[in-house]
Amino acid sequence: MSGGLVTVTCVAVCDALAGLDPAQLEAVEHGDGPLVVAAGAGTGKTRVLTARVARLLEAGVMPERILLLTFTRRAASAMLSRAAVMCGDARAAQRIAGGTFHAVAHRIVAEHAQHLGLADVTVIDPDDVIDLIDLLRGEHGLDGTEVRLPTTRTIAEIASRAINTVTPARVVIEEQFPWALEQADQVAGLLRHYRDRKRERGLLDLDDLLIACRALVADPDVGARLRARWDWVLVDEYQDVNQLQVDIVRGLSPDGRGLTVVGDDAQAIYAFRGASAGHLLELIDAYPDATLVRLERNFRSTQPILDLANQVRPGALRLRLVADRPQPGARPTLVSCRNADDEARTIADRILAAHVDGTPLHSQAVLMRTGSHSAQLEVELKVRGIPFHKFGGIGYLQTSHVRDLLASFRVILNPADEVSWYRLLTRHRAVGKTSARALARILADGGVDRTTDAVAAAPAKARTGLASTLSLLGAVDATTAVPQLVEACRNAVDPLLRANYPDWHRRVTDLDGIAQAAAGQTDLRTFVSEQAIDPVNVAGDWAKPPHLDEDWLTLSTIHSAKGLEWDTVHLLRANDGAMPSDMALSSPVGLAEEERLFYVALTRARDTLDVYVPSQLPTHPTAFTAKHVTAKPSRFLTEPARALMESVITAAVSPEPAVNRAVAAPRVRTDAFDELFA
Ligand SMILES: Nc1ncnc2c1ncn2[C@@H]1O[C@H](COP(=O)(O)OP(=O)(O)OP(=O)(O)O)[C@@H](O)[C@H]1O
Repeated sequence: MSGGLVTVTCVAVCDALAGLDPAQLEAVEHGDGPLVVAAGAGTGKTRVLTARVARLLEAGVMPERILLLTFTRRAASAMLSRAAVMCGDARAAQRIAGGTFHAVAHRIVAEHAQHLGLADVTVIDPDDVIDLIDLLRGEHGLDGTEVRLPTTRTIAEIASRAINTVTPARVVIEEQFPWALEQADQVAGLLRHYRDRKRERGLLDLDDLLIACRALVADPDVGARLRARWDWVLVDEYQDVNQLQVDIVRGLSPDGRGLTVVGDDAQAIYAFRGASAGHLLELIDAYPDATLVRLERNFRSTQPILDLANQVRPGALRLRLVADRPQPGARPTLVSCRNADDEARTIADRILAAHVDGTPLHSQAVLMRTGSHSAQLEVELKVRGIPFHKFGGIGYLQTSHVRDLLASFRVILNPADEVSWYRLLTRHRAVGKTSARALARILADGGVDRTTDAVAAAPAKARTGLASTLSLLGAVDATTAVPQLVEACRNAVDPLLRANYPDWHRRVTDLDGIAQAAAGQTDLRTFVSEQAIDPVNVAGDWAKPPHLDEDWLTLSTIHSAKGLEWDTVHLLRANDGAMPSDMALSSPVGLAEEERLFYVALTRARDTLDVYVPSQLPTHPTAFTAKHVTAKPSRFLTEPARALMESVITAAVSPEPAVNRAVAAPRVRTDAFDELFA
């Protein structure tokens, strides 16, 4: 074996390879020609990628010569740690360059900042983007309430779609936001301003990271050096790449030598971010010597679940999943409920029944199209004392108080970061949006007396508080040791927390968690950028989750459930308007994406799959006073699909038994005050 320092054991790798099926093995043993692995759900693509990495190491490839690109931090670290186990050399696996597209782009961009004319790289996250655009929109006639104006979120979305699909913003507006056409010129002007402001202040949003990385890869000099760095480029979830990511991958491997991509066109669920499953299919044509390996043996689910998945599976690759498991298993259940309350009660009943039958809560999940769909269920779970964690929807780092603390780190690291100043300023008493804008400009412009100038320019009532914040923050700078810097920020944010959030005691622990995590870093700038690039989703990612010894149920959006599996999956609200979402009903492209989401949801279940269909739904997902209207079952539950399911109708839907309800004794008494009239 060549490669000197790497001590990969042949025995460990041989053991790992022994468990693979012939198609998996073909992919793992493939040489250096371009390889496309079309892998249906649950066919072990993670195992194949990690085994391929382990096999390369065993063959003597130096770990530094391998680049592994994934879509989530979780996937990257899971793959690298599995590869470490497989190859029996954890340190070798750690030397592999790996991470999400954005994280790897960030590393490349930070390393070549000078080539891009940047002194430092400050990454801003999607919420900062909103704040910055908000800060500028007034200068483009986009403030006011006389006519319907696109929201800042919509404007940010237009910018991102334009970049991710490489389409002029004007065309994006015409095709996807036609109602905003009248303001197209102003929006385009605002977006140019936004771009220039970011450049002036040295800020990069997540799209800029990909743009900059793509430009570096395309640069004759830097690109050649990057290509020389990695002989092997492996990409997971290739169906989710957008054009910029395709350009980066193709730029790193122009002739496809050493390139492996894995993907499933039926699981492409990020079209709204500019991704296209078409890229996977195009790659097969792009390299004439590409090898296509199809993985169709499913190691996760029972055949009846796969029969349903195969029935609804969209996509051009036409993969048909066959169960590896010998035992037949039960058919998926179609549970018809009366309304959202009945649905919530029924799900809770069935969760507890499965629990009694031996399926712990952590082996069960309730999946939903949109986070708000579980409002009634969450109440029901609380009432019954069923502990749960919810994934998807609002992430931990999007919570306001957490963002306040991160903003304070940012202004120290980059005092020109106007957006973060703006955020901190608006947290002060008596500082409205207009004064915050003006003060942020003073502080970000960085004059010698900026602190005094800002305090003097602040509304009188705000001066004392502002002076105190600025003096706490002014005591440190980017060269201060990280723990002291973090402590100063934590002290500066503390009074803002108490003043702005009535439930501040609850939030304090979150800030302590981050402060603790941040204080342990050697490089705070990277830590802050990482939070923007790949935010953690739950507070539990920071610190020990509460009640670790407790068993808890998972509630998750389908997007957040991608790549995961549970013994029992409860699919909530399979109704038209919910799944597919009503936003997608009028667009064939949107509907196709919803169909793929449905497929992703079904294929998360190992043993039991319950699909719930209420026949009435509230007009508003969370309002308890909302009216109920008739709801149709999802169009994806076609006749042939239903024929593969067991039908269950809840008691609330079944015809009422003929009992005289009026004579039943009341369970809840209301006569406590009757005495008053004795
Ligand atoms: N050769 C194998 N023998 C036994 N089990 C396997 C094999 N390959 C994969 N598995 C198991 O099958 C399950 C699915 O594997 P994995 O998560 O890698 O699939 P996937 O293709 O990434 O799925 P999805 O695309 O649905 O997320 C896992 O529990 C994994 O351990």
